[in-house]
Amino acid sequence: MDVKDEVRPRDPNTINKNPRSHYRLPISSVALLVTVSAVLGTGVLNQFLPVQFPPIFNTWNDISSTNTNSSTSHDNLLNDTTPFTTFTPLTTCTPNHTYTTTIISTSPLVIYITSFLTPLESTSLIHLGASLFTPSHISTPSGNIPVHGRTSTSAGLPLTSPLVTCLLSRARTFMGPLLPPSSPFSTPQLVRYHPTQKFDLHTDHWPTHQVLRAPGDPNSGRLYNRPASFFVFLRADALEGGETWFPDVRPLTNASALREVYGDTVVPGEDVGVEGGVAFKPVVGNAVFWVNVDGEGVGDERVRHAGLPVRRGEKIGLNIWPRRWFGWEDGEDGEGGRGKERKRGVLV
Ligand SMILES: O=C(O)CCC(=O)C(=O)O
Ligand SMILES: [Fe+2]
Repeated sequence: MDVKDEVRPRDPNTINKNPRSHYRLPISSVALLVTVSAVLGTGVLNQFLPVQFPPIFNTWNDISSTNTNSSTSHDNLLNDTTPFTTFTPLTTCTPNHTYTTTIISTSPLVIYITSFLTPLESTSLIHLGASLFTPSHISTPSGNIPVHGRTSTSAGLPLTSPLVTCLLSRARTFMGPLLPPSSPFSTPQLVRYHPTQKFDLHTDHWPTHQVLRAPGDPNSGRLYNRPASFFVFLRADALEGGETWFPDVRPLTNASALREVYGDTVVPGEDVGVEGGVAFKPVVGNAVFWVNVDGEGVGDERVRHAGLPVRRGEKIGLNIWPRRWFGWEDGEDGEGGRGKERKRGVLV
């Protein structure tokens, strides 16, 4: 069976065992990512929508003013303060969608993406996973376990959904050569927080690679890790707290310049009551992207992060985790693994 993708808590015993845990990303990769301001999406959206919808949705008003058709069976997720009670969920993502990127830090690489998803895409994803929420877990080599440090609920989104696959292809385009074509995504995961709920400091990658165990799957026995993470904010209703905080990420600029560029959205930790680093306030559709592991599989502990406690309202986010292969379980120091991959004709 596949190892379910959850996240692991930060375990001080596992930190910095690897002498190269602080690596530097080649500047060429940074330059490549900087240039990403993409025009994305290929679906023929309008055929799935009521005729009164405009072709592209940018604001909540667009949705509420045109929203008269079908209703959702999970209104609890979509009523209270949301400016509509019924809507037509998207079946694929918005064509020709544009987003913008700004670099928060080059080492480690952390990028803030504005409007990575549209509001309607965000709501449609919530709708898609609404019936699937269960208490959140973290993943360990012996399976998924609940932990006190992660008190949210979460929901895996079906990889068979055209909306999900379309958004994953947007994420793949963003990553460019950081994600080889043979690398898949694991199940994207919604996380939902109510007051007091949080996710303590952790990294999304594992200190040692995970082993895929899926009898009958030609990839079974393969080692993988999460080269990078996207965390996308999907809902921030009447929200106080719930910032995503990176204590070891030092923005390239000082606090007042940060404020000038981002207002109160991307702020020094001190502004939200924690010490140091940078914190991202949930804004619907915006995302944080960061690199966890280098091309050789060495993890970077500086990207440890937390979902700070929600004090009021509701926060829903989306984890997008690409996977990258790092040889085979029975390989010798990776070399045997690579040889085996060649023999099996699989791209590394
Ligand atoms: O909720 C957040 O802000 C971060 C969530 C997170 O890091 C995770 O689910 O791995
Ligand atoms: Fe995380």
